[in-house]
Amino acid sequence: MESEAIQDELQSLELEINDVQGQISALIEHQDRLYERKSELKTLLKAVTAGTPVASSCPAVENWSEPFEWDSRADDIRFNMFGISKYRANQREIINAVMAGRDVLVIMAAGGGKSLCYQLPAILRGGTTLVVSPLLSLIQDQVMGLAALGISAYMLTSTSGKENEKFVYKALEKGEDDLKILYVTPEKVSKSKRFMSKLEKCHNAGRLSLISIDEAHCCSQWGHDFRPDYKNLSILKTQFPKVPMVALTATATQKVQNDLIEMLHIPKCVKFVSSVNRPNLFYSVREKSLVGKAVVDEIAEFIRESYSNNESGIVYCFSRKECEQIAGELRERGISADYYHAEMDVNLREKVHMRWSKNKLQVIVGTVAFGMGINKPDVRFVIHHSLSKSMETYYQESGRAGRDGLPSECVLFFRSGDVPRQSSMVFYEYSGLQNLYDIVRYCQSKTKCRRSAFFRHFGEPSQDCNGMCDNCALSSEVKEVDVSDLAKLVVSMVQEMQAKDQRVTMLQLGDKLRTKHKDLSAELKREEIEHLVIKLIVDSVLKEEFQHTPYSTNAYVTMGPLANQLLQGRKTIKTETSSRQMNKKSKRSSSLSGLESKLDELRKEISAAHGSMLPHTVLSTQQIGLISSQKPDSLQELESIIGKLKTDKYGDKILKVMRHDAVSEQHVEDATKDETCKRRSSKRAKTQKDVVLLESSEEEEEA
Ligand SMILES: Nc1ncnc2c1ncn2[C@@H]1O[C@H](COP(=O)(O)OP(=O)(O)OP(=O)(O)O)[C@@H](O)[C@H]1O
Ligand SMILES: [Mg+2]
Repeated sequence: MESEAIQDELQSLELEINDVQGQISALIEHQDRLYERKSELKTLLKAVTAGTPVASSCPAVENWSEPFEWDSRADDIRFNMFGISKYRANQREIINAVMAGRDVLVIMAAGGGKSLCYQLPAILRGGTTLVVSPLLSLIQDQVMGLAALGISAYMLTSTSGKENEKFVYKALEKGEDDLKILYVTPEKVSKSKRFMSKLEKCHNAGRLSLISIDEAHCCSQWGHDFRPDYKNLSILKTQFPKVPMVALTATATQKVQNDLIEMLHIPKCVKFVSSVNRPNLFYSVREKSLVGKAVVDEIAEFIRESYSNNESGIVYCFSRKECEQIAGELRERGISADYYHAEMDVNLREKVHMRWSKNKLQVIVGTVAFGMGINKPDVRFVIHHSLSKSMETYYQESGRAGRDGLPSECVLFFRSGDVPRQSSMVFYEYSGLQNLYDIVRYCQSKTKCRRSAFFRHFGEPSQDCNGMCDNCALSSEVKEVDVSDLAKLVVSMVQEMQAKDQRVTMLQLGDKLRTKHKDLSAELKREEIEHLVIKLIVDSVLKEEFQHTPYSTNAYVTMGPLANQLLQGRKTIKTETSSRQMNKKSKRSSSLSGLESKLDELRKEISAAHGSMLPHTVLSTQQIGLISSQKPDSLQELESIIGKLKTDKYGDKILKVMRHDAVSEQHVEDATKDETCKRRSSKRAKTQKDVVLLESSEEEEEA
């Protein structure tokens, strides 16, 4: 008996030691990330306090904005060949640095105009420019676009055919034919010896004039889209040290930037970092209801209501199956939509992409495979049916909207239940879970400016959002609720189950909690418990653990490093509730009443006059509803509905519309009253003639 008890105790100690070991390594990893973040923020703080503009490009020593001898030729090519009237921020300086033979690193927002930064120098410098780009669709897009401008651009890819390959190899070797720009995938560089030997010949003849690495974030394993073949691109600088290299990307944190510079061997490169800000994009997060097809109904209504003139849009879904399902359900609701994912036959995919590019299809419902380099400039909305796996991925996918600079919208439908299926996909990636939890925080916040989350993530000083996100634009009373007691219940339940060596998923946890605490289940909906569990995970009170099964990976909830702090009352948990959700629930039917349609007209006028504002950032549909129902008749009262910012800006115009409407309502009322009286008196006259009135209802008497 004695030895058995000792055995048991030894065993449970063993278990506990392993568990503590796990927690220690998790905390050490967590600490590493905190140190990293700390050094990023210190750099950022230095930049902010020194007042150096974010777009501070190169060391003060070189001034790339001064005149250069190639200016007039560059302007001529930009205007007459590319049809571009003026440079965007940093473009000219980047081109000058490339022309001066420097290695250059370009961090520029999605749609910012990075392609021009290597395409224009390719023309100016003569010889051949090699462009490495990760995606066939992206390469095709660019080669077709350049060929249409009469620029001799070719590609060497798996689909480019024998003839084309022969021409390109001969041009590389002999240099007789005009080969201005050659696009290849990174595989070509890392796998084809034949290609590299031809490139060598071109270089030795002094005709390799520039190397460009587009979507360069793929080099870094800390980037959100790492491609192993990009790792071998370092041979380019080794083999052709004198040929200037320009690496470009839209999404690169400080860490990824340093990684790129090292990987590509361009330590002395000039760095141009433009702001990641996309001022014309309106970001919003909506609650994703689980009731039946409510989400698709809401998406369809959103598209019909705001984009009824066939404006192009993208809906991103988590899986291939969901893509096909959502595309079908949107079509059932009258939206011209089709799906796009990696399992489709390449030609079918191309066809869908082409139809959408030519506006024959309004909405593409795609997975992340509908990815980089989607260059359609007039995408008016990007909707995420589920959250992306990281802030960077979301920035890039939502960044496909509004590349022409016009107002566009990025809507993310979020529900906590979507988190485990993402986490079980990314947990093994380096900082995969932390990246995911960052975007979960972005979705859960009902107060923080959405734009500021991007600035923080990319280590950039914050800029004004101009009301171009839901948390800034829609004033709503957000209350903080202390849910520590409920959180303790949840955590103790996890603790009990863990002690019995039972595993529990988030869903099972919610069900067990409601069964065990009947009183709770009355007021607590499933989503709210899920929301709390995810918040506890994101706050490291609970932790996700994963177990592979032959068919899938299950995400289980276990005690996190800060669980005891909560249980011992040293930590509180607060969640935000906002009136905005209630407004949405009390959403009126789509037909607007008289006053509402006048306010709708007013917001459209203001947005058109303002240029870069969307109608519903002037006044949201909810705010129009509130104004129409509450009928404020002073700026004071109006301010309590739409906040100070908007009252100052539009208050007078709104009250004017209301007064005008009240007057015309009065006229209409009088006229209707007259009309009713006339109708009733003629009706009564008629009735008296024919029959004795058997009884007169109160109402009749009244009239
Ligand atoms: N100076 C400019 N003025 C007006 N339009 C421009 C200018 N430079 C580029 N463009 C246009 O902006 C659009 C986006 O350019 P480009 O594809 O180079 O963006 P990008 O920075 O590569 O975006 P992404 O990060 O998504 O790849 C293109 O249609 C391009 O023709
Ligand atoms: Mg690009």
